[in-house]
Amino acid sequence: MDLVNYLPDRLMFAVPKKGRLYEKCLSLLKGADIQFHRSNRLDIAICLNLPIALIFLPAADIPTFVGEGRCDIGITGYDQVHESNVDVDMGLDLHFGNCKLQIQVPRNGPYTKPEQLIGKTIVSTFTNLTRQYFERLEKIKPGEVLKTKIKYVGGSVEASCALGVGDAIVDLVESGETMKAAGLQAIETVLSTSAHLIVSRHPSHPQLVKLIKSRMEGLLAAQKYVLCNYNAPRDKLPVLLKVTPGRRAATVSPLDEDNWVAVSSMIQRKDMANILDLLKEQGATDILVFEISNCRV
Ligand SMILES: Nc1ncnc2c1ncn2[C@@H]1O[C@H](COP(=O)(O)OP(=O)(O)OP(=O)(O)O)[C@@H](O)[C@H]1O
Ligand SMILES: O=P(O)(O)OC[C@H]1O[C@H](OP(=O)(O)OP(=O)(O)O)[C@H](O)[C@@H]1O
Repeated sequence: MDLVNYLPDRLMFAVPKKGRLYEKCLSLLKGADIQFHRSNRLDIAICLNLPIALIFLPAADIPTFVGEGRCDIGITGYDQVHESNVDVDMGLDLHFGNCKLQIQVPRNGPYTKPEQLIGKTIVSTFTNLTRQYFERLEKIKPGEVLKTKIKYVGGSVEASCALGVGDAIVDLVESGETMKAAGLQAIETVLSTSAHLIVSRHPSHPQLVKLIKSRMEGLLAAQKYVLCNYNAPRDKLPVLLKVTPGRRAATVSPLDEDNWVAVSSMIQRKDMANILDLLKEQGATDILVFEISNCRV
């Protein structure tokens, strides 16, 4: 199939081709019912049920493609967008790929504060964010030259100090295991990041962008909330509804028994155990919790 002939009139959706965000992106696309078949080694896939072309790109390049309007939307890290310094709409925080861009120095070494690194060599893949950080730290004025040296490496940044490439690094940290194993410790967080659905300032298919965003918002809400149902004597309702007010309001239906009602309400998953304890304490019975597999909010 000559793919290029299938691209006009399709929304171009940039997706990480590998790495930390890849699997989660695939499950988001599946949850949003964006169906596609990707041939082996091809970085373009035509969507089977919507006028979308998926373009698989390195996460670091996605902000440029969306910023220049070559792709209409994309999924990448907040860190990558800021590193690329592009003008895009930060459409939606997808709440995965959470990590921190940190300054890391050798444990038991001479440095404990970022100020001590002025004039030293810092190694990072994120050279723009690192430079901006040290420009602020050195209070650089226009025309002045940065004293701190910033060096680029494309990966395995954590090896740089031990190999004498730099005095400190600026790199992403999630669990902290990589830095611990490399004998490094954090002395500063430059940026906190998570994956975002980013949107071009001038998307070719605004209605389709809206649809994809709404589907992804639905998936995020389905992860964040569960549905809680219970029965209660009507006179307990005012207290119980304070515990489960619902997103807009709880649904209250009469039971086929005098002065009893059934209540249905979305509650946040993270608060579930406490809410169930409170409901029981306040007189609710037959308390049930259901998973929400998908929704629109
Ligand atoms: N340890 C991590 N935990 C969570 N998210 C991460 C982690 N490392 C990176 N990310 C997020 O994923 C994005 C892409 O990083 P990743 O290192 O996977 O990219 P890559 O260079 O394309 O892949 P690879 O490292 O496999 O070559 C980062 O910009 C960041 O937003
Ligand atoms: O805090 P942790 O959970 O240990 O994760 C941090 C590591 O993950 C990222 O690298 P990745 O494994 O993606 O490979 P890379 O070094 O090639 O970028 C990052 O650059 C760190 O090395």
